[in-house]
Amino acid sequence: MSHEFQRYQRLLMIYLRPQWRRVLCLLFFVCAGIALSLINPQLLSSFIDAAIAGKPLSSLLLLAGFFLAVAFIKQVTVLIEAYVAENIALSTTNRLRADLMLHCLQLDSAFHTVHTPGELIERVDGDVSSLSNFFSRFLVSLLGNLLLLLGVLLLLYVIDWRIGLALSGFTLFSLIVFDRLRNIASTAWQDERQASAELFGFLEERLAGTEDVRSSGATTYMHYGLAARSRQRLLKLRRAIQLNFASWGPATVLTALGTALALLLGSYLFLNKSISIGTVYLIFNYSLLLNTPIEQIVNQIRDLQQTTGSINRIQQLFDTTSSLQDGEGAPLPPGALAVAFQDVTFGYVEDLPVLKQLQLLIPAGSILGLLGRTGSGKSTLSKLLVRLYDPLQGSIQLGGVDLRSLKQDELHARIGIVTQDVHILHTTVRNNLTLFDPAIQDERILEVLEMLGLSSWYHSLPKGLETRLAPGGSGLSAGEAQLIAFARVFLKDPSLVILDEASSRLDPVTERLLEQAIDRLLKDRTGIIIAHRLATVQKADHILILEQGACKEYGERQALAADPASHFAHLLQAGLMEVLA
Ligand SMILES: Nc1ncnc2c1ncn2[C@@H]1O[C@H](COP(=O)(O)OP(=O)(O)OP(=O)(O)O)[C@@H](O)[C@H]1O
Repeated sequence: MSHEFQRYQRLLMIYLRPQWRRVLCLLFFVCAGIALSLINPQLLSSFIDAAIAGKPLSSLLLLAGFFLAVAFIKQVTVLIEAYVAENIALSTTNRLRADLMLHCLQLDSAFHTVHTPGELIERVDGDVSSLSNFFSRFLVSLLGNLLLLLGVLLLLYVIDWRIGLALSGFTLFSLIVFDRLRNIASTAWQDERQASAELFGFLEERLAGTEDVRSSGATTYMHYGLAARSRQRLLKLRRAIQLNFASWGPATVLTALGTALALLLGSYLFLNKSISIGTVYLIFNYSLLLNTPIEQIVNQIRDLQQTTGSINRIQQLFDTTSSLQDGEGAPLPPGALAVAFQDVTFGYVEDLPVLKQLQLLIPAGSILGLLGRTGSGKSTLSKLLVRLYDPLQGSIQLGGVDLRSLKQDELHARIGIVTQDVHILHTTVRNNLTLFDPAIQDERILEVLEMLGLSSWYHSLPKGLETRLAPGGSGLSAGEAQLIAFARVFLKDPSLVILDEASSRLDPVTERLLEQAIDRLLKDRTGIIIAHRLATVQKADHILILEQGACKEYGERQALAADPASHFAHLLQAGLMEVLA
């Protein structure tokens, strides 16, 4: 319980504190609304008594006029209150969304392998949206309604202490009952949010692969998957709503009991001639008014139950830390960077090593050709170099510095990588090429596009560099997308270039054009070329052949090629493509 309160408090402090001016403004309008709610029944009560006493029409009209004015001002305060509350809700939840998204982006690849993008969208957006009431209303509404409750009870004491006492006891009893029911559904709501995240995770993944799903005729299978997850969500939602009802049902019964009690006491006092008929109306009206804060407090608490599920899940996400901690920021030498793998063992899952005690040294400015059959661990090696994962054993050095000592930003700025899997962003061509680096000049971009033979593609763009590319690069051919990935590396000007089967999707003419561009790219830089093709490894100074994650052969390319006993010479004879594919 205290743990939960700490969570609420932490969130409110972080996100509501910067909004304190708006929160005060909201509180003011809530209090103004309460005061007006208390005044109006008084006016009506006076009106009834005045009418029965046969007061002149002018004083009745005056009372009626006051009543209307107060009712109108009350509506205006409700309007302003709703506006300010919405404003607070949007500002706080947007900030929380941004923080969560940044946090997710900083989590390691192991986390992202387990959690689908759809699931994360549901957490970053769905869970956070359900917190808007918590941020904008919870505290203010709770405080405001407590004030209203106290105000009504105080006025009832003023009318008659017996009425005040009876309705105070009744209010206390109601609040105790509701407090007992408070946590009844929070676990159920947490389960509902999880089921919802799983449903969205499933949807996102399947929609991303629509073409494959359709062409492979897997639509029915997907429907079943969707139906199963939707059903699961429905069951969880139904359970949560049923449990919620357990706290809602008693509220309705108690409301009716409160009104009955007030009417009974009012009639008794009226028959005793202790109070006027106007005051009976006032008591009846205040007893109804009493229901509003009790109901509101219950609503807020019920809402908190739903929100607790989201808060817990958001906190869990914040508590998840990346296993890859940023280094202290050791400096890297300028220019081309040497790469060293020392006894590196790595596996995605425990006890299943993908790389085994790998030793490797790539001198600064030289090029390594990396060969191996599918699944031998070539891409894994490049993933370790950009520190998507850390080795389980051994260490990797770049420019003589352990990767774990480097700042990740510095590491990523110094390595350029092109893979088969190019991610095109739904933004302008310029942003896609510069990856949002405003320091890169347009002239340089155009120069690179020209060098990569993308000039005619560029001239076909309706708005030049300002043209927005379709999501997922659907308006581009696979080859064009790959050339864009090359352009990104050129513009980044890295010290180590990794080309992972990079030219596999290009036609022979474009590939030849690219060969020259690659020569320029690799000049004065360290390079790792992962390839299945003979032509691409011709540039390498050294060759490493991987087999099941271990080094099968390593040596100078020319020496290995000249040695008929070497595996590399054998591959050359057989034609790399056929042997390795
Ligand atoms: N994210 C991952 N989680 C679990 N296992 C993985 C993951 N990525 C790769 N693997 C496994 O690691 C092994 C090496 O994969 P890797 O992608 O490094 O091979 P590769 O030599 O680059 O293959 P290819 O030539 O087909 O690209 C494979 O058995 C693969 O199934």
